[in-house]
Amino acid sequence: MIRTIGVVGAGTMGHGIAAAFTLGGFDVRLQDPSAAVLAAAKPLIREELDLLVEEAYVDAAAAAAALDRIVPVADLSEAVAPCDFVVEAAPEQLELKQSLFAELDAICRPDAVLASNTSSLPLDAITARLGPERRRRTMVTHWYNPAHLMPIVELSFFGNMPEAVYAEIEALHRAVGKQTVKVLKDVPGLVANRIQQGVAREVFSIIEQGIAAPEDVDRALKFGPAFRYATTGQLEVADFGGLDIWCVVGDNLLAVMDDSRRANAMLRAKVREGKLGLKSGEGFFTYPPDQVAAIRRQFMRKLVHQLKASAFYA
Ligand SMILES: NC(=O)c1ccc[n+]([C@@H]2O[C@H](COP(=O)([O-])OP(=O)(O)OC[C@H]3O[C@@H](n4cnc5c(N)ncnc54)[C@H](O)[C@@H]3O)[C@@H](O)[C@H]2O)c1
Repeated sequence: MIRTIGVVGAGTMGHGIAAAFTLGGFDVRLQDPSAAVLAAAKPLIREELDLLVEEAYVDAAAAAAALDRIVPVADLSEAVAPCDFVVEAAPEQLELKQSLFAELDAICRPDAVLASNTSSLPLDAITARLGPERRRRTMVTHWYNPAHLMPIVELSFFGNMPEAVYAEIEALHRAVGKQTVKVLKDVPGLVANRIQQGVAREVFSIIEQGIAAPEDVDRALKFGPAFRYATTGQLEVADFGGLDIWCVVGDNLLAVMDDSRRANAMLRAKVREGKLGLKSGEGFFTYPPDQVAAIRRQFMRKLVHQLKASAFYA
């Protein structure tokens, strides 16, 4: 039975994953080799939990108890040895993850399950140095940012793991309020990121061609397809509209839409110019430095509202 969870790497994803598990009632041991990152993690989580309290999504006592359940630990062995489940959210470098998994294998109990939050590395490669028994208890658990608010976690079921082990990890993520997606093949991007890149490719192309202004393109997405997608998936939408219609419209539109196999050239040009979005003050829109914190908070606040609404349609 899973009670204690180790989160290795306390950066963007790790601190959010820790917040999600502790909010679900689990004891969390959070590790990072950077003393500065580790020291900043709990204050950051406190700030994020405060917003949930402010929005009446979590009550103040539950948020305080959740914060108390997170134990930051600098030493890897000390952090993960007592854990039943360990999720790694360290940088996306194969060599680093391979060594880390070898270390985790040596430290963790044989019955512990080890997971990687990798966005793009094959599980087989990450676990290359592990023996067959441990490989039966390793997987990808892919969260979305911000991890404590985005309800999706994609879980690998690539054929290396018995169904019972998968079922236990699936139940764990569902117990903390996540919607799980069982991914059967180890393909880059798993499911959700592939869908997202398909949309992004066309959106960038529409901007590049000057078909509509950035505000209008985002409005078309938010109040058009994405508005419906939050409640009704693409396959349901296709079924509801009629597959015959989707066939005809697909033939007409796909012939003229972007089919490039690389990131958009205009996007690349913006990156060259240092226009990286919110973090640099300009991307498709501009962000005055004195407003950046408020914009980030508003982004999270909207997600809390979506979470509340999703209780109805999930
Ligand atoms: N950022 C995202 O939106 C996102 C989404 C899904 C998945 N991911 C994946 O999650 C993982 C972490 O990404 P992130 O955005 O949180 O990165 P990040 O750079 O914000 O955090 C990584 C943390 O790992 C720490 N670290 C470095 N070496 C380590 C080691 N040997 N052991 C443990 N920790 C170590 C760093 O100090 C840092 O705090 C990556 O595999 C990434 O691809 C990221």
